[in-house]
Amino acid sequence: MAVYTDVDDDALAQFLTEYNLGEVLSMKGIAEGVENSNFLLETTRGRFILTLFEKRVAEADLPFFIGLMDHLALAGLSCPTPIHGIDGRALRRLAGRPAVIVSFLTGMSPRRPTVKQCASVGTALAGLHEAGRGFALTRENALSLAGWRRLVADCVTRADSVRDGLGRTIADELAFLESHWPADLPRGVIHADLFTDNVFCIGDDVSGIIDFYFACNDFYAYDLAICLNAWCFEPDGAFNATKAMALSRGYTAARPLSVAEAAAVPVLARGAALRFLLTRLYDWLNQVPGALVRPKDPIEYLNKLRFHAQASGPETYGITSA
Ligand SMILES: Nc1ncnc2c1ncn2[C@@H]1O[C@H](COP(=O)(O)OP(=O)(O)OP(=O)(O)O)[C@@H](O)[C@H]1O
Ligand SMILES: N[C@@H](CCO)C(=O)O
Repeated sequence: MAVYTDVDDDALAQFLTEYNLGEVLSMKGIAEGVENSNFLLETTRGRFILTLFEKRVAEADLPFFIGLMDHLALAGLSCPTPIHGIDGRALRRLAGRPAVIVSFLTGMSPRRPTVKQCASVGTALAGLHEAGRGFALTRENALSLAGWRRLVADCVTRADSVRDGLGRTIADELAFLESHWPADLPRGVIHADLFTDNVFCIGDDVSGIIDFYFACNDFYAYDLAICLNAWCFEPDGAFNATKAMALSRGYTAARPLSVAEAAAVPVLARGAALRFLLTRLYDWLNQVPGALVRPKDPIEYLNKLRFHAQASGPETYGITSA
């Protein structure tokens, strides 16, 4: 369960005196998620999500994440809106951690997305990219090439304890990506973690997007590559070309890709697979005692990486340029 930090009733009551949210009716830890401690908070004014930021979130980045949610919500994206306190601040501290309260969104995360939901998430991703334009703050992607290099250095000697030969594979892959990563593509604010558990759907349509705590400035097409990884493989590991085509077409109908972006998708998909392989591997090798979080399977992303390494070109993903 993703509750690393407990909050006692007195501390919560004191914290809520800083807001206009009425009286607390209940607060429950939320099992989903692996990064932060999340609570469902019910007050006489409604439902909210209370998040306490944990290990991988740098406090210096929080104004970017919170400002971004304010910006996107104002631009019409269905995403959590930070609740500002009586003093106007949305970010404060609780139980020794930085903390924020955001609005509650309705909808269900798809367990196994349908083709139509893939199309809808493609369109929603393009909408997010458009809505992010004009946001004043910037944040470099800490989990791009330089970040991968650091993770490889941390994990490579122990990687073979998870799978024979894994250390060699990731070192080779990093070398390949360092020499093939695009130098320049259209860029702006990206979500960078748009997995199914960060998307709410009602029926076939995306109803909301959550969890902006990896958002950063990077190539738009890299965000598309992350989604292709997260949405278009079946539980048995098979790539679903129909879902990929639906997702890509949903995206490009709203934001066409340039020739260079389209051509880069296979290598971006490889990079996205390595990124999640490495963070999962790091978590697998460095489990937090007592956190009650089950680390995610790194090998799932090794298999996706192998798929992308064999891809014949952007058409594998149903991608055509403008
Ligand atoms: N604004 C919201 N409205 C409704 N439910 C929410 C909201 N924010 C978070 N949740 C619920 O809390 C869960 C965990 O949230 P979130 O994904 O932000 O956590 P996390 O620890 O950052 O997870 P991860 O990075 O692993 O996806 C979600 O799966 C969802 O069930
Ligand atoms: N979505 C990530 C975890 C949170 O970043 C993964 O599945 O590895």
